Formats: sequence, structure tokens, C-alpha cells
Amino acid sequence: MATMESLIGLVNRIQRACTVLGDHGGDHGALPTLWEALPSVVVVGGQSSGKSSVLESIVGRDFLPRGSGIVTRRPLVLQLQKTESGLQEYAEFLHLPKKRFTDFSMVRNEIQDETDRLTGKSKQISPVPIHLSIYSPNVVNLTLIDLPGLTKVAVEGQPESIVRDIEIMVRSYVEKPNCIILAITPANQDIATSDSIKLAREVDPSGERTFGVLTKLDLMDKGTNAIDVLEGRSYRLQHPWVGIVNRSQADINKNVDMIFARRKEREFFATSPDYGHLAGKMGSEYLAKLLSKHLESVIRARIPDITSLINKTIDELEAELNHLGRPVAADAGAQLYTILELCRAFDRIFKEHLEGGRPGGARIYGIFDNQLPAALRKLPFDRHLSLQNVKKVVSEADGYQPHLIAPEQGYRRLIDGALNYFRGPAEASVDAVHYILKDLVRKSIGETQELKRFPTLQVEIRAAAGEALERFREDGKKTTLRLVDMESSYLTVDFFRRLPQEAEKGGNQAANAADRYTEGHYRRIGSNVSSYVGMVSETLRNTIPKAVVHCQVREAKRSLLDHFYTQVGKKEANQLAQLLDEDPAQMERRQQCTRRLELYKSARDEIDSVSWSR
Ligand SMILES: Nc1nc2c(ncn2[C@@H]2O[C@H](COP(=O)(O)OP(=O)(O)OP(=O)(O)O)[C@@H](O)[C@H]2O)c(=O)[nH]1
Repeated sequence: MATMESLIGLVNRIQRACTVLGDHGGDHGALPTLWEALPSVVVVGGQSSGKSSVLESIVGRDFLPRGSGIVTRRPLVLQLQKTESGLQEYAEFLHLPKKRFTDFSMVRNEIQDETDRLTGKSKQISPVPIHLSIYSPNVVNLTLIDLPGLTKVAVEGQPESIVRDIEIMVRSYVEKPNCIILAITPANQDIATSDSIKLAREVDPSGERTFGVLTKLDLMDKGTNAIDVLEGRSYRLQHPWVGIVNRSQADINKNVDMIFARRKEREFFATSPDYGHLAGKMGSEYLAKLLSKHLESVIRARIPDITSLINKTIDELEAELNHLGRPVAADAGAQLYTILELCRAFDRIFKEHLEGGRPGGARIYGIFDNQLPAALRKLPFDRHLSLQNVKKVVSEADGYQPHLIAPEQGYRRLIDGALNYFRGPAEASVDAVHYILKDLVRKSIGETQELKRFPTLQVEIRAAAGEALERFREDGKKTTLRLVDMESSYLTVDFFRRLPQEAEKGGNQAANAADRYTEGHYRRIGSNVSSYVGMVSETLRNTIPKAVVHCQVREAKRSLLDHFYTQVGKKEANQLAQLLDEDPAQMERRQQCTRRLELYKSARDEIDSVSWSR
């Protein structure tokens, strides 16, 4: 099994990677966070509760900034690593990886400077942690996170909002189920009013992950003691309370050495009539060991969950990155290539719609099979070939002398008039197919996943395809109308040659001559013209679809974006870049996901390396 050092060290390394790669937790769903999944010990306490003193005594060194007002304004991740006895103590910051601090007053200055570097003169707080590692033979392996102290009032020079901001930041840590809360309370204050205990009770009601620390035991009024608290009767926690005696202000002023202070603390408990029986479980050294052991066991228990969380998140991030697509290339050649690839992807989907791989093509057939025949049937030939109109047109064509045999001119005029009606359905078919094609372009753009990232290119493709379809429509109209005109230019002679013979079959010549100007005569003309027009209608029902497919559908399949390709080929580098100007939010998201993925992968490598070194 991995050793204690390697487990706490492992989490330290992952925490450092989190900070380097921008995972400070608290993202609230925007990005997965590993930071919050890692077990950590967080120090919480009210103002002047003795928080800094406890941390310094655990380390055995003076190194935290002091001063009035809210001094701690960024989380301090304090990573303690035990080294072999005799080796020199030193400190290192994550943000200054090459620099070893052996003078701990310089550490204090650096914490201050680094705090200001992010929060500036404004004295605001920031959630970006400072990582400090201390290597010393006098520490146990332990990581503690020091947060700004809970406070009720901002002092001069600090914004009013800071009180609330601190509470929000502290809460964001202690709320997480992986957080071990080190709740500091001064013994000379009523436990019921302790800020840290109030907060801990709220977020950890069962007290499973709260360690109560009672400071300032030496400052209690004579004749009182804290036995009821320390033995868990005043406020019950799952873990035993630990009492502490830190250096007093006077000791600090006198520069009392921390190692000496630790010895004094041991003596205090050993010789105390009140706490003597608890002496083995009191003091800052004991607290450090207790926490180290607990943190190690929590990490050990959590590793399998963390590993599966890491693997799951890597899958999710990779899936999202795939969905977002690769970043756009920087040089013009690659950009042109990308644009053409994207156009082809669109074109493929568009063709699939026409060829039956996707719905849409059948709607065009619907026009030819239903709408066109229905429109042809509805043409007002009954009115045009009514007895009255036939008589009128024939008589007008005859002029001053009525026709002798067949009313040649009358026939022609009636037929011309009728054929004119075919222009409507011919144009309507072209338009209907045009709109279907246009709609399929819109649909295909929406269905081209690769294009999703590029709103500008989408607009351009749509415009280019729209223009092309417009040209095909023009051509479709010209061609179908020409079919109609051709019918008028030259009539099918055979049809009329057959007519007199059929008429003669019905009776003798004399009878025919007799009813030349009767209603029957005009009715027969009407019916002859009607069957001729019916024959033409049958022809156009077949040839209009051929023209429409030839001019519009086939062209759309063959050359929808040809014109666009030529234009794109002539574009300058910056114009190409403009076509590929991705949605900035999407670019940002890709960057974030890439960094987060890097974090999770490095965490996975760290965990793997520990498992190997068993
Ligand atoms: N006598 C005695 N004094 C203590 C003890 N713990 C802390 N003090 C003193 O209490 C004062 C505040 O201690 P700090 O450790 O600075 O407390 P803090 O919670 O970090 O304070 P802020 O960060 O300023 O809110 C200092 O003067 C310490 O010397 C203790 O156990 N005994």
C-alpha cells in the first residue's frame, strides 16, 4: 500500500496542479472541479480566535503576516512535509518554484506581496490560493488551508462587502463533504457564541468532519476551566476536542521561540490540575499528528471515488471537446482547406436530403405527383370552351365571312387561348421546388455539426446557396415556359387529320353541312379543342417535371456552391479568418475544457504513479 507521505503528497501535487490550471472550485457547474473533490483540512475561526497562532505552532515557525484588519485575503494552502532530522528547514511557494526560503520572515513578506499582487490595493479578497510548502524535520505530513477569518466588521480601508465575501468564501469550502473543518474557538469566550462552531454546526450537523480546537486555555478566569468542552459535554463532536495554549501577545512581542513555546505548552498540560488527565491528548503537536492521521485515512478511503470521478470527467471533457471541434488553424492555406471541408460536409448532407438518405426529396416528387396534376385539372377550360365562348371566338376569327369547311382560325385562337393557361402551373412548379430546395439548404446547414461553431460561414453558405438557387429558378422558369410556348408554335397535325373522318362516321355530308352553324357544330369544336388541350396537358404533366429537375434539382446537386468556391478561392487571409470567426464564447469554452482536461489527466498520472510505487 502507498505510504502516508505519498498519499498526502499525492493530494498536494494534485492541489498544486489545480491552482496552476485554474481550478479553485466554486465554478458552480460551468466546469467540473477536481479541487472540491480532494479532501482538505480547512482552518476556520473568528477574529483573534488564535487561528494564526495554531497554524504557526503546528509548523513550529513564525511565518504568517500580522497586522490590523483582515490580513488573510486569499486562501493559503499550507503543505507540510516532514524531512529527515538534521536537514535544514525551508519553504517554497508554488508561484516561485526556484526559490528556497530559509528565513521565515521573508516568507511572511512574500505572502503579503503575493496577496496584494492579485487583490491589489483594494484590499478585496480573492479565491485564488497561495501554495506554500514547508519542508522540515519538525513537522508532520499535513496540508491545511488557512482562510480569511470570519469577521463582523470591515476596518477602515476595506470595502463593506468584504464581510459577506469572506463568509461566502469560507462557506464554499466548509460546505463540501470532503472538507475537514478545523474550528478554532477561544476558551475565554462562550462556546455558544463561537463563529466557527456556529458555521460548523450548520454545514456538518453530525460533527463527523469537524475538529474542535480550544485556544487560550491559559487565559480563562481563575477558578473556571474548559473540562466540559474538552470532554465533549458542552458541544458534542465525533472527534475529540483538542485544547491549545499558544504564545501570548507578550510572548510574541518578546520573540519567544516557537520550539520553546511548544515545550511550555506541554508543561502547561502536564502540570495542570484541571487538564493533567488529558495531557496526552492536548497541545498543538498532538493536534498536528491527529489531523495528519485523519487526513491520510480520509484520502485513502476517497482514492477509489476520486479515481473514478477523474476517469468519468476525462471522458466527459473529451466528448465535449470533440463536440466543440479542433481549434481553427492560423495560416490561410489551412483555413481555406477548413472552409472547403465544411462546405463539403454541408453539401453531403444537402445531397442526402435529395437522394433519400434524409427526408425532403420526396416533397419534390409530391409536387410532380399531386400539386402539378391538380393545378392542371383546375385550369378553367370549361369556361374557355363554353358554347358561348367558342361561338364568340370562332365568329370573331371568321370576320365578315363565316367559315366554309373547318374554322381553321377559330380553332387556332381557341387553342392558343387555352395553352396560355399552362404558364401558371409551369411557373408554380418551378417556385414550389425552389422553396423546397431553399428549405433543404436551411435544414442541411442546421444539421451540419461541423458548421455549428461558425455562425459567419453559415450565413455565407446560406446566402451563396440562395443565390445559386435563384439562378436555377430563373433557368427553370425559362425552360418550362418555353415548353408551353413550343406547344403553341406548332400544333400536332395528326390530331386534326383524324377529326373529319371521325365526324363523317356519325352521319352523311348533307347533315353535316346542315348543322354547320348550329349549336352541335360549336359544341363539337369545343370538344375537339378540349381533347387537344387534354393531350397537351398530358404531355406537359410529364415534361414540366423533367425541365424542373434538369434545371433546378440536378443543378443544385451538381453545382450549388461552385460559384462560392471560386469566390472563396480569391479571398485574402484576413477575409478567410473572418469566415471562420468562431463564436468567442465557444473558443473560450474550448480553452477552458482543454486546460481542465490537462488537469484531470495529470491527476490521473499522479494517482497511477502512487499505485505503481506500492
Ligand atoms: N495567552 C494566549 N494568547 C493567545 C493564545 N492564542 C492566541 N493568543 C493571542 O491572541 C491574539 C490573536 O491571536 P492570532 O493567532 O493572531 O489570532 P487570529 O485568529 O489569527 O487573529 P486574526 O487573524 O487577526 O483574526 C494574539 O495576540 C495571540 O498572542 C493562547 O492560547 N494564549
